[in-house]
Amino acid sequence: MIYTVTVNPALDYVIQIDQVDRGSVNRSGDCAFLAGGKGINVSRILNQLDTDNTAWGFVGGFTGKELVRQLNQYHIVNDFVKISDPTRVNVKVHAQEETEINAAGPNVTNQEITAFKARLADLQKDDVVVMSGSLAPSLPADFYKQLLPEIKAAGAEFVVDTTGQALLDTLAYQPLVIKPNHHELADLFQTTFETDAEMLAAARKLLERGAQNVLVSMAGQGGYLVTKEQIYHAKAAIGTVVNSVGAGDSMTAGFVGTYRQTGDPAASFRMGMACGAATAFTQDIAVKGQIEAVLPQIKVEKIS
Ligand SMILES: Nc1ncnc2c1ncn2[C@@H]1O[C@H](COP(=O)(O)OP(=O)(O)OP(=O)(O)O)[C@@H](O)[C@H]1O
Ligand SMILES: O=P(O)(O)OC[C@@]1(O)O[C@H](CO)[C@@H](O)[C@@H]1O
Repeated sequence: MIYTVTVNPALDYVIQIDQVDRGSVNRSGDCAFLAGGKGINVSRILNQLDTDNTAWGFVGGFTGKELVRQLNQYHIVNDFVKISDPTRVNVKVHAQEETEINAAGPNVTNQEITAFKARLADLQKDDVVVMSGSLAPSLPADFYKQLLPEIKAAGAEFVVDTTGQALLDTLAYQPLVIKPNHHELADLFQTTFETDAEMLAAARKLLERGAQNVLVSMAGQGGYLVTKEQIYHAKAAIGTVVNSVGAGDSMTAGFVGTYRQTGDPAASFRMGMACGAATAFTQDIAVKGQIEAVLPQIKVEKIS
């Protein structure tokens, strides 16, 4: 089983508008409340790939009810801890450019945290736990790291989609995959890359520090997968970018879902690239037909 963890999910309020005049009353076009949060996006893609998964996290209030309603509609199995504060609403303004305002999130009590940690007792060998997204403000900064010993003790694998020191702190526990984009990878080493070779050398250092696989995403410029045995490269799919929100989550989901089913890093990388692009080319998170339409474009080449 794959468990996705979204401790700070959101209803994404997506507003279409031609133009935003700051300081004035603006009138929008179409608007929609979409179940969001990085782990939930991972679950949505896993479902499209027919990969069993359960969404964990915290939900509360009228916004949390709507979020769970949508997940049930998508047939996403979910087992959230109910909290008394309402789930946040993140505002995504799609005008000439994309502007996002992500709310801080609800207060989560110690009792609610304890109820969440009890979920880990369900973990079994070979399960995968994918933890993604920001922490609600009342959670400790090392919340994800606190969960790792129990996950590993159960014989399960994990992925933490985070950046900076929080990401480095997970490496000793041997994450199944980490997925920094090329800017985040450079930031980890407080540098900028002049060449792809420098970037790949940095990715290899993360393998040495414990990561099992390093996916380096570069949006429209393609991506690399660095494993202990090989380096793979793929060009990005060609298409019109409609909404890049969730492209990274989709890539993680495509990789993890396929890896869990096949254990094949190159096939998993290819599916990750396809899922990321399919989401970038659509208004919402991609569905199966859109992923299948992009997949033939993705050619994975072994470069060493
Ligand atoms: N313009 C694009 N054209 C083709 N594919 C894209 C494009 N943007 C994103 N993708 C796909 O999505 C994957 C993830 O995108 P990106 O590198 O932007 O990750 P990210 O920074 O984690 O994304 P985000 O935070 O926006 O969700 C890319 O590796 C690629 O497969
Ligand atoms: O505030 P966080 O947790 O970092 O990111 C939350 C979020 O921007 O991530 C998803 C896209 O990746 C959206 O569905 C959601 O609103």
